[in-house]
Amino acid sequence: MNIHTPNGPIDSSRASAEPRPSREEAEAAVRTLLRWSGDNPAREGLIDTPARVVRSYEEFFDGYDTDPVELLARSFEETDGYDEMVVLRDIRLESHCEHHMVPIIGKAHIAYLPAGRVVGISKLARVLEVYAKRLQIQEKLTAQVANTINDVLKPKGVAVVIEAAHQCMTTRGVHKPGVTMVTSRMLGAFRDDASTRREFMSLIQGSRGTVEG
Ligand SMILES: Nc1nc2c(ncn2[C@@H]2O[C@H](COP(=O)(O)OP(=O)(O)OP(=O)(O)O)[C@@H](O)[C@H]2O)c(=O)[nH]1
Ligand SMILES: [Zn+2]
Repeated sequence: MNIHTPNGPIDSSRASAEPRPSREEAEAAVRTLLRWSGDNPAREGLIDTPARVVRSYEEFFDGYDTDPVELLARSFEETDGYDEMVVLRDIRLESHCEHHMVPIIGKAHIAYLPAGRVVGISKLARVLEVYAKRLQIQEKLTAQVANTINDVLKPKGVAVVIEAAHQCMTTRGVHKPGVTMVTSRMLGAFRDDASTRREFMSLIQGSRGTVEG
C-alpha cells in the first residue's frame, strides 16, 4: 500500500515499522508452517528445510535493499545524436505475488526514447530485477519500472509491457493454467503519439504470446 504524503505517494514496501526478525526467528516460522502443513519438521528430510527456505527467501526477496535509482546513475552521452527507440524485449521475469507469496513468471519488454543520454542496456533489466525481487502485484511492478526509468533518465518516453502467469491462479484457487496477465505503462511519446506506440508494439509483437507458468 502506498502512503500519501504532502509530496505525493511514497512506496511503503521498503519501510517496515517492525525491525527485521533474526534468521533464527525466520527459521522457526518455517517450522511452524511445516507443522501447519501436517508434517514433522524433526524428520530427516525436513530438518534442514527451514534453513533452505530462509536462504531461498534471501534470493527471492533480494530487491528491498537496492535502490533502483542508483542503478541508472551512470549514463552515456556520446551517442552521436542517436534518438531512436531503444527496446529490450523478452526479459525473463521472476517475481512473487504479494497476496499468496507464490511465483509470477513471465517476460518484460522495456523501451525508451533517449533524450541525449543512454544507459548501459543491462541496467534496464536490473531495474526490473530489483522491483521483481519484492512482493508484487503486476500492475505496480509495471508502473515502478517505467516510472523509475522516466524519473532518472528523463527520456522522451518510456514503455513497459509485462506478460506473466501467476501461479496463484494456475496451481491453486481458480486453477486456470495458460492464462497470461498483460500490463503496460506508456509514458511521454509512447502515451501521446500513436505511431511511436505502434512502432514499439510491432517491435515486440513477434515475441508476444503465452508464457510458461
Ligand atoms: N490485480 C492483480 N491481482 C492479482 C495479482 N496477483 C494475484 N492477484 C489476485 O489477487 C486476488 C486476491 O484475492 P482474495 O479474494 O483476497 O484472495 P483469494 O481468496 O486467495 O482469491 P482467489 O485467488 O480467487 O482464490 C486474487 O484475485 C488474485 O488472482 C496481480 O498481480 N494483480
Ligand atoms: Zn497471488
